[in-house]
Amino acid sequence: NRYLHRTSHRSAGGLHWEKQIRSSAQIRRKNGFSVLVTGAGGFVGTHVSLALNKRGDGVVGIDNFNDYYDPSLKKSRRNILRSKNVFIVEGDINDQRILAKLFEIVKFTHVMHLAAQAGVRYAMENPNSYVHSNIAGLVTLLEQCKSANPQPAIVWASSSSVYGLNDKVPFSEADRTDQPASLYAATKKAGEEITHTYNHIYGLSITGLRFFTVYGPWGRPDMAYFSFTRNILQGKPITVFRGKNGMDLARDFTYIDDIVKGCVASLDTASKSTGLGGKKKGPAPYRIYNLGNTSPVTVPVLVGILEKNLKIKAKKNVVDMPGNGDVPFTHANISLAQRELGYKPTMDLPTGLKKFVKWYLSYYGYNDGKGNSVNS
Ligand SMILES: NC(=O)c1ccc[n+]([C@@H]2O[C@H](COP(=O)([O-])OP(=O)(O)OC[C@H]3O[C@@H](n4cnc5c(N)ncnc54)[C@H](O)[C@@H]3O)[C@@H](O)[C@H]2O)c1
Ligand SMILES: O=C(O)[C@H]1O[C@H](OP(=O)(O)OP(=O)(O)OC[C@H]2O[C@@H](n3ccc(=O)[nH]c3=O)[C@H](O)[C@@H]2O)[C@H](O)[C@@H](O)[C@@H]1O
Repeated sequence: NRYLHRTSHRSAGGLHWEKQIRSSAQIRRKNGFSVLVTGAGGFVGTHVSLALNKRGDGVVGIDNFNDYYDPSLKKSRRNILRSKNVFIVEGDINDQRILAKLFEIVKFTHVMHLAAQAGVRYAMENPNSYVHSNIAGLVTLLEQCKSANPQPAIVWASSSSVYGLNDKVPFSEADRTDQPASLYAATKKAGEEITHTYNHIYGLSITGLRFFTVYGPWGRPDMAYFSFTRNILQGKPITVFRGKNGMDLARDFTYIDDIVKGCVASLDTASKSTGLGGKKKGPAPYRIYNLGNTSPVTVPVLVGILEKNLKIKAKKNVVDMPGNGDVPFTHANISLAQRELGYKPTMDLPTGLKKFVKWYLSYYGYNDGKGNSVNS
């Protein structure tokens, strides 16, 4: 099945990881939190898992380590987590047997659901991978959570892409989200509606977070800031999309550490509403928040910052935006998250990209393609 991607996960047959989870530190939670992080081998999942582990929460991950992008990067992230005694089960969130076993071993108080088929433009190439992970996988996970005792509070990643063709700026949670511009966006919007029904019928505590173009160390190779860096260092051209009437495209790029703070605050406030261990104090909340940076930057400016950090001029091909699901700009209104989560992003793009480039050079040890090493 092509849409399933190549995954390295072994069959759930022996559920060989059971002993490892039982004997590991993850379930010895210091403050009462046991969190299942789906997509823990991913960019955001790794950072969130590290943050939760650092403050003493119990963390167990699940990831299928698929090859949408280089799985060795996911494995390197896993090694970091492993060194902190955080274990990631290799498996698919569609595998009901694995989920049931995990919930049998650990009484999860929270699920941080980050596993998904990400990427906007790839949806035209491989649409079914979005249905598989973002819709079918989500429902399998919710079915498990619904019947778990105690029921965990769920915080999951929606996306700024749900605003689609909305042109009212900045984007507020109350704005319309019924005009998605990509199948990716449509599956995230579907996720918002699917989670609503699980809140409505089964009383699950649900928080959906609309992340705005997240970047930073250990990031995703398919994203522009990452692939531009790679190409610039290798002396290869980059393609810069341009909007209608020659307008530059812009994104509300948000640094990973700010996103992590928003995720952790969501987990903390979700449990306040449901009580530890899922004991409900009132009706289970259904919440949606924008997590953005509130200062959009154009793609050419992004390229300029990378050039400055890498000390190399990019070879740019500027082309009209193909009809591939991209939206011209994103811009978050974050007052709701500010008010209810205490969310306050602090990282500006030049400083955040400097940190990314520093990580990139240390991880890949790249030179400029002419044999000279590059220092940021
Ligand atoms: N990075 C961003 O800019 C951004 C913006 C908006 C929303 N999001 C959302 O945030 C979440 C995390 O994104 P990310 O950037 O860390 O992406 P990522 O691709 O690095 O992480 C997702 C992880 O989920 C795993 N996965 C995918 N399908 C799975 C399945 N069926 N079963 C088990 N594991 C599976 C992948 O192997 C991957 O490691 C995703 O839901 C994404 O859609 C990301
Ligand atoms: O905020 C979100 O919800 C989305 O953010 C990103 O999507 P995107 O903003 O498209 O991020 P990039 O792929 O890094 O693109 C950033 C900008 O660079 C442009 N771009 C991308 C690639 C390229 O080769 N050239 C180029 O000009 C894109 O059109 C876009 O304007 C993530 O990839 C999605 O998973 C996520 O859901």
